[in-house]
Amino acid sequence: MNKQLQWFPGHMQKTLNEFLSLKKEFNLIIFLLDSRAPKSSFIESFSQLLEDKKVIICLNKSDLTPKSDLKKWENFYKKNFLDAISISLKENRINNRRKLFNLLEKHQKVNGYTKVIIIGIPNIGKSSLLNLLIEKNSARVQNIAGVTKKLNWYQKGKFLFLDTPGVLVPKFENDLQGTKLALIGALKLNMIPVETVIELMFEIFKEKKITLPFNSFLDLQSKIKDQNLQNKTYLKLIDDYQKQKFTKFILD
Ligand SMILES: Nc1nc2c(ncn2[C@@H]2O[C@H](COP(=O)(O)OP(=O)(O)OP(=O)(O)O)[C@@H](O)[C@H]2O)c(=O)[nH]1
Repeated sequence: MNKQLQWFPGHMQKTLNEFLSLKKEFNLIIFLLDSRAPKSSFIESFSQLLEDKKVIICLNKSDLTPKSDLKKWENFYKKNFLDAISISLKENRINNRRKLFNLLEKHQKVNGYTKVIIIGIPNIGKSSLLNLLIEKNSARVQNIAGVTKKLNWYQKGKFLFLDTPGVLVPKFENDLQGTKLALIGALKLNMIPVETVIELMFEIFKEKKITLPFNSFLDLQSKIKDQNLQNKTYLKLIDDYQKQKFTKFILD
């Protein structure tokens, strides 16, 4: 891989700056990570948002990850942040909701409302989590003292949850991280050349001893000469990964 991929145009920095300007509005951050890529979905450029804040790391999509790996990453993040938890928003939703509220209550403010923001890369489950926490029919909060009205807040007990004010697109540090983010669906495939994703996908799968329908990237290219068909095959392989057609494993 000789070409260094970088994709973080100015307007993405602008969104990050908008989030940074909101920092004083919330007390607690739920930073959602994808448990299939627990390291790569932690975006360094979001760190400025976390500074001086209480942060709960939430490893989502645990239903797609081997249980043995989850504990390891939970412990890793517990050492570095206020707390960490792994959840699924697809399976055992009621249990997961209870687990989350127990954790939130452990870290809530003694007096007044605890204002919570959920952040994370695209497609990680932010809306699903917000919906689970507030339950669908919760009304938008209009008039609570100390709460900026221009933002969308939802109340549940002593918590106020902020509806994410924009899309934080991840800035990736290297091709491997970018590829993993594309594989889990956090980066659109027009942001990163699909051949790069596939080439690295073959490398990762080989290292993890996961069998693909072709022995290697070169094998695929030698068997499928037509460029259109090649492209379709690349997209199909990525789709198969996202639809869990392969054994569960952690990408990082
Ligand atoms: N398997 C699985 N899928 C999940 C889980 N949580 C969310 N999803 C799926 O992930 C996709 C994205 O979920 P959203 O809640 O829309 O994610 P988001 O972070 O709000 O997405 P953006 O609006 O793109 O930033 C949806 O198809 C969800 O059904 C989970 O725990 N397990």
